[in-house]
Amino acid sequence: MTRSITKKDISRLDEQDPLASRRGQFHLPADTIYLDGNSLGLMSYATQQRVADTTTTQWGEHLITSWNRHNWIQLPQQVGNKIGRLIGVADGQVVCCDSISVNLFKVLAAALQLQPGRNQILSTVDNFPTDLYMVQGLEQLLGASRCHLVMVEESELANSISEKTAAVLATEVNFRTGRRLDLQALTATAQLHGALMIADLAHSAGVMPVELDNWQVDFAIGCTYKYLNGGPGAPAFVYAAKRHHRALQQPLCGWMGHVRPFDFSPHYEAADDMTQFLSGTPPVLSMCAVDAALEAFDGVSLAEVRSKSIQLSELFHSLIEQHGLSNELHLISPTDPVTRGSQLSYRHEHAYGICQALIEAGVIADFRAPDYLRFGFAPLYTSYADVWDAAGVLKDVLASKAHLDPRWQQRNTVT
Ligand SMILES: Cc1ncc(COP(=O)(O)O)c(C=O)c1O
Ligand SMILES: Nc1c(O)cccc1C(=O)C[C@H](N)C(=O)O
Repeated sequence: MTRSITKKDISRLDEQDPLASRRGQFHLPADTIYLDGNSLGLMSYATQQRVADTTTTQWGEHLITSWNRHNWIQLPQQVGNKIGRLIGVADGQVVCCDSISVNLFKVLAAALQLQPGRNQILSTVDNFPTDLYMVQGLEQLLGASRCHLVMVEESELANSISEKTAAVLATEVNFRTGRRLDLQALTATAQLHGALMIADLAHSAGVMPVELDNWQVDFAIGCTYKYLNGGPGAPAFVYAAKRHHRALQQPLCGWMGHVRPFDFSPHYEAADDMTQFLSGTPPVLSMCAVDAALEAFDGVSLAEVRSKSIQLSELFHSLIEQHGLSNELHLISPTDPVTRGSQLSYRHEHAYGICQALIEAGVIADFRAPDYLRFGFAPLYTSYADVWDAAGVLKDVLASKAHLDPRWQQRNTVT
């Protein structure tokens, strides 16, 4: 029999954690254990400071001159390159702009244009819905002969790629189950059949090593509000491999993607680099927030982040077992940590009530319909003590039946 985990073990883990000092860079509300960084990351003090400075000094005092004086105009590329370094990409292949949804629309249209004679976008039934909806919207616009969505189970994805597939659209880490696909192998299989690979990195960027250049991924999109801590509604990012830049044509031709926007020409001429992916004016305040948030990654090894992420999630599940809760909470994430992202998902008939009771007791996790309870681990600020305490509160909630409170019969929209 393995020995029980003790509070002393937890203290030792926190003392030996090479990332422990990063936690101090973030604002954590008092009496809160936050296990929802896979939905919305914490605010860093650097971000708070930068937003204050950008509004007070740059916007407040320097007004429109800030586009040059503070280089607002270059923020999409500057922030894009910083994100690129976290996803294994050389400079000039990522820009920060718009939302995942909008960027995906651009990428899908560009990918289809690069694949004459192929109309199929192959994805998974359990992909995050917006990814599927964007393909469906494009299918309506272009007609099924130019764009046709085919959805399969994750386990069938690689086997379903064929000569008809224009692009495979896969989210590396499943938002519901936390299952992680082998993006490198999937890209190789897609390309063997002449298909392009489009990866959604929403649940990967900033929490595990990703090597888009090495893996030869064609396109990627991702958000900055989860593990990159850019803030609510912060702009997303889009990656296109350099080898595609010359032939690329994305359809949301806004003036910021023009080769010379300030010529104000009536004729669109696309920039021949990633700038083409910009459509309209960048949201400067949000983008400054992302830019500052990325400072928390300075000097951080993503291998170390991944290693801690695995240890945190393994610890959490061991504590669930130690507390005798695994008969009640059914783990639906893979048991092998290598094949999952940085979250654990459990099924429970009263998952919503448990989530609400946890929040009331100071532990923020989230609920996903119909009956999933998700716990996210953000190694830059989640401590081993957080995991220990959260598992203890979960045990108390279930023991006291706080989750059966009639108030939780009515579901809220978000958590
Ligand atoms: C995998 C995935 N893709 C996309 C989104 C959302 O995209 P958007 O930035 O357009 O809201 C999310 C979560 O919100 C997600 O988990
Ligand atoms: N983007 C979100 C939002 O604007 C509101 C509430 C939640 C979200 C999310 O990020 C959902 C998230 N992608 C998920 O994995 O469920």
